[in-house]
Amino acid sequence: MFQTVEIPVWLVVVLFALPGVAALDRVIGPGVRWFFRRRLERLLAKVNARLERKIEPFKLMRRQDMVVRLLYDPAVLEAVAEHAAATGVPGEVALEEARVYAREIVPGFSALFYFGFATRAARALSAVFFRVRVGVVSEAARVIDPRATVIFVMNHRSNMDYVLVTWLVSGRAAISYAVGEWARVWPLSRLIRAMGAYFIRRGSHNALYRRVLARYVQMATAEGTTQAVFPEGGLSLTGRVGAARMGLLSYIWAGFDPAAIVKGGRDVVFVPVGLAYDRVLEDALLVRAARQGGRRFRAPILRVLWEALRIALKRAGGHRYLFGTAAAGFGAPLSLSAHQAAGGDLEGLGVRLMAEVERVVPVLAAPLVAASIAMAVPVPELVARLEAVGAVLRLPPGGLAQAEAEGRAALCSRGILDAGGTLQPEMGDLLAFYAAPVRQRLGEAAASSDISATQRT
Ligand SMILES: CCCCCCCCCCCCCCCC(=O)SCCNC(=O)CCNC(=O)[C@H](O)C(C)(C)COP(=O)(O)OP(=O)(O)OC[C@H]1O[C@@H](n2cnc3c(N)ncnc32)[C@H](O)[C@@H]1OP(=O)(O)O
Repeated sequence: MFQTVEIPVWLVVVLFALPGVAALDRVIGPGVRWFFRRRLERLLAKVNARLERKIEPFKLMRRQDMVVRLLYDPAVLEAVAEHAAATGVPGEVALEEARVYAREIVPGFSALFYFGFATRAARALSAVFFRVRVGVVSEAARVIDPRATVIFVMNHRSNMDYVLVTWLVSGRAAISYAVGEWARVWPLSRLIRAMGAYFIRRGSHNALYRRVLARYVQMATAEGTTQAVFPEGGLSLTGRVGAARMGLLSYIWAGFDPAAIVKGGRDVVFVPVGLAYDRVLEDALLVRAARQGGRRFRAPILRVLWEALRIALKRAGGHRYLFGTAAAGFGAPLSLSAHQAAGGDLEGLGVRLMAEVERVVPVLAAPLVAASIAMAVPVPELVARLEAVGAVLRLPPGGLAQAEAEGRAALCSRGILDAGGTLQPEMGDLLAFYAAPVRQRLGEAAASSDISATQRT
């Protein structure tokens, strides 16, 4: 009892430090937390004052609370019971499985991270690589019912898509993206969650998982969370806008009750967005995947951005816009209640949305020149044809000669044309890739191998 115990000095330090840390946590901890909470509240008030679509309380719920709310949703509990009965596992095991799915899906939005870092980084990154232009903004897109839930529906050309759109829309709303399983790697997954994005698994045939995902999407939509989806389900391998996969749209459709709008519920308004680039950062990967007909390649965002940054550093001679112009067109919004009231069905919704996305993809100089070469049609004639079908042209202001010169220069720097303007051997696929959106806008049908050629990212 009274013997002497010999212990190392470091242990003494630790033993004395622990109560000190605990006391500090008690005394200073609340103050520090209060300080950060006040900062966050002030930031939110500032951000909400300028946002057209305010950040809703649902988005700010603690991740843990949101997981619990999703897990104990009656439809999820019903699915848990069905899963237990179908597989023979005990109810608690099935519930635990649902908890894993809920934890995987639910985001952990941080306003501080989104507005303090992500939107600024998105802006800086976009400006290094591209001269960013807005192709067209439909008048109706400016006057959407402020209570409606807005869902941006976009074509997927590049990993720059969400960087670009996040920045372009940052003055109006914070967007929650549906992100494929490719990004579920630490630490990227944490950053993506902090941006308010939710994860989705593709090709899962697990009914329980599907129900949890469906309920999350329905809850977020009912609570007014502004979202963005790439209905094609991956990057376009051909350069064309592909058909919509119906999963997320079908969940939104199933959870929507137009009769609830008069009782304070929300309409859902889809805003089609068409994206176009003079240079797609992943072009070689996509064209190779299309050529091989495989779907195994991945274009992870970090690798793509690293590659782009490497090229940028190499060429950094003080000039910006290394990859020419990138542009986004915002099409006519489509109200889900109006679509249903007019007798439209789910399939029709997908078709209408993708047609509008295709219609507002801006025509840029490099794709224009690529199409002119691929179709053997002079640029002025091609422009006349595009104007005749109402295409949105986002060309340099100096006239067609300048547009043609810039387009050629972009194709030369990409190695598609040589200095004399001749198509380089082996570059036919890449030329076709850049020409594709213009040809599609002119109503040319896809080659049979092009149909629904999108690559999972
Ligand atoms: C530095 C600063 C940066 C700043 C920046 C910040 C932003 C930081 C965020 C990052 C952002 C990243 C963004 C990544 C971009 C992507 O990751 S794109 C790829 C992921 N996105 C998508 O795939 C979206 C579209 N896909 C879908 O909707 C898919 O359907 C799903 C939901 C993923 C499921 O796919 P699937 O497993 O292949 O299943 P699918 O055959 O489509 O069927 C699913 C369901 O739809 C139903 N369905 C299918 N067709 C129909 C039909 N015609 N009618 C009725 N029902 C139908 C099926 O019956 C099935 O129903 P359930 O069995 O679930 O009840």
